[in-house]
Amino acid sequence: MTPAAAPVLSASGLAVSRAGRTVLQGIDFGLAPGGLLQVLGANGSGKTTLLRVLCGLASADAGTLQWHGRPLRAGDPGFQQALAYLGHANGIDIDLTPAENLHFAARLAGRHADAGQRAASVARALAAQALERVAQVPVRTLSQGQRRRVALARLALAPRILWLLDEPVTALDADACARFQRQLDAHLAAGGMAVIATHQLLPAGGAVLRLGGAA
Ligand SMILES: Nc1ncnc2c1ncn2[C@@H]1O[C@H](COP(=O)(O)OP(=O)(O)OP(=O)(O)O)[C@@H](O)[C@H]1O
Repeated sequence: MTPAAAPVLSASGLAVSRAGRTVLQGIDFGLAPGGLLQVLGANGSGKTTLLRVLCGLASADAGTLQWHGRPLRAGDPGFQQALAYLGHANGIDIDLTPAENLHFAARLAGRHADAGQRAASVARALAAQALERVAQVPVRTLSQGQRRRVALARLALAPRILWLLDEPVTALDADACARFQRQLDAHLAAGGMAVIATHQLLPAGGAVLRLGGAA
């Protein structure tokens, strides 16, 4: 039997309170390369809170988080550079077009040797989300699902090993969900990891963390 890979990201006994109320407690998980954790729960059960703690936007009251076997400190630059966080907000500029947003993301990522390579990557990312037809119109004129697809396309331009995605398929139609599934499969197959908050289990598999709180 092949031994299980050691977790790269792990949580032990995490507890989080908000406004004096315990939102999360006893949260334990481990995520190894290629691993997916689906965080499943009703409205208000703490899914977003957990993702915000994982990416350092909020702190836990108890428990530990480890990254590569070492305690994770808020703002750890190595960790910040390893993660991509997609929250409820898409994090894109609605006054720019999808193509402009993606060019900007590609420039920030600084992974392309020249403008030609950058343009090719942007074109591939747009095509992977079937956004070619709306690539040159301002994002403010796009639907919620189209905007979400621009945000998902951005994941392809600044590759990060750990995706923290808050309800990524909300507003996506069936075709877009299938494209996201392929994108996620490729990320995991390449050794990436993902923590995904969701109301309904995605077909992607992986481990499931069920949160109890009331709706
Ligand atoms: N900044 C805050 N101050 C006070 N309470 C908060 C704060 N942020 C979250 N909460 C509370 O924490 C609980 C969990 O909220 P959270 O947004 O994590 O839930 P969720 O599972 O992501 O919900 P949804 O499915 O509706 O997105 C809720 O009761 C919410 O009111």
